Amino acid sequence: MGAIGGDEMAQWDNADGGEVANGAAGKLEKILVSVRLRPLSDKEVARGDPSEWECISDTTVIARSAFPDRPTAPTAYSFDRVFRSDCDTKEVYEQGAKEVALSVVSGINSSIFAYGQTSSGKTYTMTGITECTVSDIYDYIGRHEERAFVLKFSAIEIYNEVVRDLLSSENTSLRLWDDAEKGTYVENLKEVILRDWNHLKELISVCEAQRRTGETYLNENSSRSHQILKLTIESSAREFLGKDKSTTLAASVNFVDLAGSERASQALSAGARLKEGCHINRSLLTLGTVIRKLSKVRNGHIPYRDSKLTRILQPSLGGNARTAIICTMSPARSYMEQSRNTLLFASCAKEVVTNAQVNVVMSDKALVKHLQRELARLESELRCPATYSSLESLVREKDNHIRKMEKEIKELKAQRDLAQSRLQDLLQVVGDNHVSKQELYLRCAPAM
Ligand SMILES: Nc1ncnc2c1ncn2[C@@H]1O[C@H](COP(=O)(O)OP(=O)(O)OP(=O)(O)O)[C@@H](O)[C@H]1O
Repeated sequence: MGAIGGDEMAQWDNADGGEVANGAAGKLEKILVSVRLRPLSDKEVARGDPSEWECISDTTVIARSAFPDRPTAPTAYSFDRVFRSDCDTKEVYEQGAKEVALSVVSGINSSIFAYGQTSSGKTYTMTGITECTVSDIYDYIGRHEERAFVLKFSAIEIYNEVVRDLLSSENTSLRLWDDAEKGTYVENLKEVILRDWNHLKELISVCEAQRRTGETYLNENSSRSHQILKLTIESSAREFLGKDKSTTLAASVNFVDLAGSERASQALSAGARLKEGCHINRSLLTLGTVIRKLSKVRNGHIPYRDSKLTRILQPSLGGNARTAIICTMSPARSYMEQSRNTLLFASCAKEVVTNAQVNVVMSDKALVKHLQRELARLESELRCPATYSSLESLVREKDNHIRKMEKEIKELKAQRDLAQSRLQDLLQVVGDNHVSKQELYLRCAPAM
C-alpha cells in the first residue's frame, strides 16, 4: 500500500465526482453516530408497555420521564442524527451510513455497525443498509466504465468467542493472526470473487442461513452471534491497465451486525441461550470499554486484544477506516435502562476519532518492473569493475581526508597546550612582579 500515484490520481474522484481523494496523509474524523427508534412491537403493545422515548428533533432524543433508579440522570441525548420509529431504512441509510459506506469505492475502508439491546432492530436495520449500499456500489460501477472493478466477498460470525466462516459448510473454528502489514486477519477465510449483484445476494442468503439464531423470550429470531460481512473493492483505471503506471485502489466495507446485549432475567434464558448471552455480553462489554477508552485518550492502552470482536474490528475503531454506528432502541418503558446504556455507548462512540487513508496498491506488473529495475542495477554494480574502482577511490579519498583532519586536530591541540602553559607562566609573573599591562600583552601574544 502507498500514496496514490500522480497520473492515476488525476483520473480518480470521489463517489459523486467532487473532491479529489486525500492521498496517504489520512483524514481524522469522528465516528458518525445515529440512533434509530423502532416502533413498539406487538408484544410490547399487548402488555401495555408505553412508548417512553421521543425524537424532539433530527438530532435529539429524550426520555419522557426520569429513570426509575436514577432520577438525576440526563433524559436528553444528542447525536449526528436520530430517527423516529416511522423512518424507513432507506432514510436511515441515506443520512446515517451512505457517505461513509460509499467511501469504499474511493479506496477508503469503511464500517457500518448496528449496536443495541436484543430485539431492538439491528438485523432489520443492517439488512436494509447492506442492500442499499450494494445497490449504490453497483450503480457507481455502472457509471464509471473508465475503471475496471473486482469485488470480493467474505463473511464471518463470532459465536461464543469462536470465529466461523459463514461461506463454508465446515463448522471449523478459524484462528486469528497478526500481520505487520495486514493487521489482524482470519486464517483460511474464504473470499469469493463476485460475478454480479445476484451472486452477492445468493451469498448473503447463505450467510443468513448459516448464522446462529435462536428463539428467546425477547426475540423469536434472535442473532446469537456477531456477524461481519466484508465487501472488498479493487479498481484500476482501464487506461493504465497492464502499464507501468497502473495502480489499484483497494478498500473494504464491513457490515457489522452485533449480537444484542440482554438481561438474563428479561430474556428468561437458561442453558445454551444463557451461555450465549454471557459470551455476547462479555464481548460487548469489551467493545464498550474500547470505545470508552478511545473516546478519552488515544495513546493509552486500548484493550483490543481482550475479545475477538475488538481484535478484528480494531481498524474500524480508531484506525484506518471511516465508521458509522447506528444504535437501535426499543421505545418501550420496560427497557428504559438498557436503552439508556445504548445511548451512553453512543455518546462515547461519537467522541472516537478515526484516521482513514486512501489505500493504493501497486499492480503486480508495476511491482515486477520496479523489482526488475532494482535487480538490474545491483547486478550491474556487481559486474562492472569501473563502479567498484570508483567506489574504492571514493573510500580512499575519504580516508585521506580523515587522516588530514586528524593531523590538524593534533597540531591544534599542541598549540592549545603551549598557550595554556604560557598563560600559567604569565599569571605567575603578574602575581609576583605586578607586570604592566603592556608587558602582559606582549608576553601573551602567540609566537609568529
Ligand atoms: N424499524 C423497524 N420497523 C419495523 N419493525 C422492526 C424495526 N426494527 C425491528 N423490527 C422488528 O423487530 C423484531 C426484532 O428485530 P431484529 O431481529 O432486527 O432485532 P435485533 O436487534 O437484531 O435482535 P437480536 O439482537 O436479538 O438479534 C423483528 O421482528 C423486526 O422485524
